[in-house]
Amino acid sequence: MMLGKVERTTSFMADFVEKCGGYAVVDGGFATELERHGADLNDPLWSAKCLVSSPHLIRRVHLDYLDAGANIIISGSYQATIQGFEAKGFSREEAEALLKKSVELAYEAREIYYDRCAKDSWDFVESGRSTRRPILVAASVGSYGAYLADGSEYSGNYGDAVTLEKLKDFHRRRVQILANSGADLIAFETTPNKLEAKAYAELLEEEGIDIPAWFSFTSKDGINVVSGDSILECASIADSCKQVVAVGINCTPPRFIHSLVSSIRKVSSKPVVIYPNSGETYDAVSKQWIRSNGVVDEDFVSYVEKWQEAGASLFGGCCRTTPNTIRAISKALSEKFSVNNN
Ligand SMILES: C[S+](C)CC[C@H](N)C(=O)O
Ligand SMILES: N[C@@H](CCS)C(=O)O
Ligand SMILES: [Zn+2]
Repeated sequence: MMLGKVERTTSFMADFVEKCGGYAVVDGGFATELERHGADLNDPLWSAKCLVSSPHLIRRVHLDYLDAGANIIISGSYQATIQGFEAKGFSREEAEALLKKSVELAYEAREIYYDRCAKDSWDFVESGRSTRRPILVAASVGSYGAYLADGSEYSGNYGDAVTLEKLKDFHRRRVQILANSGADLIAFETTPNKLEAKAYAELLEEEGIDIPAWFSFTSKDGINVVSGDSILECASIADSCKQVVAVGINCTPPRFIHSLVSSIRKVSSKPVVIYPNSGETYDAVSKQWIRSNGVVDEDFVSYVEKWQEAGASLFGGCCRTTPNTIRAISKALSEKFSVNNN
């Protein structure tokens, strides 16, 4: 029986996770990895600056995460907005082309990775046919707060002037472009409040966006999202949206993840995606990370197993995590799952 679009969307991520072996690995910090390679992100465009200045570096970071075992790579469009590019003097057409380019770079990295695997015969061979590791390209959409470039995605306080309609209008064209860019899904990331989650949900519906999406929130206490809105309410908004195929948490210190996964599971049976940051704190003025109790890769790994037991099924890292973090996550989960399957 042929499934309709809605049924296909509903099971899209659960099917993907199953195809990956029961869990999926998401990539790690993208912008901070560009920085580790020498990029200067002290700019209102933050990582989106590299779409203009160093696309080769973007491709390289995507490839490094694929080499580390990622099943999902997230494009460099987090802070790439038409409004942000226009403020820098780009035309509307140039801004739209840069958005598309963010997804194309991720696709190119995937092609290079697959070609390399085929040449090196690294792929798993089954019944005489090689099967390729399933890999999706997610188009990143950062919040309105990310565009403000003042760290507002970690407060979620946009003030009374920022209404639901304003947020929808702010995101509308970018979401349309990314939905038609060839990306496999849209990753709404580091979402700081329930108003923006509502704006995304209404936008997906109003614009008839027909690729899947995930909504991922950020928290600094393990109970609420950063604005103080309840994670239960935010996850419920995501759960009610038929285009949403996973709900989760990103760019949040690892120590808060477990309770957040449990809360999300209370209101949604959609796959849960988690990709915490290193536990360090971002200073939006200097655009630098302040060491607090950052989590080393080995610690991360011991947490991941608990998050999986709490009900998450997609795991990666956000700011200040690296390909080593992702390699460690991938190894820990593959060992856990191979023990369980024996
Ligand atoms: C997720 S935060 C570290 C992104 C950067 C922020 N929007 C800024 O421009 O300062
Ligand atoms: N995908 C983005 C999220 C920033 S919070 C990045 O990794 O740079
Ligand atoms: Zn982050």
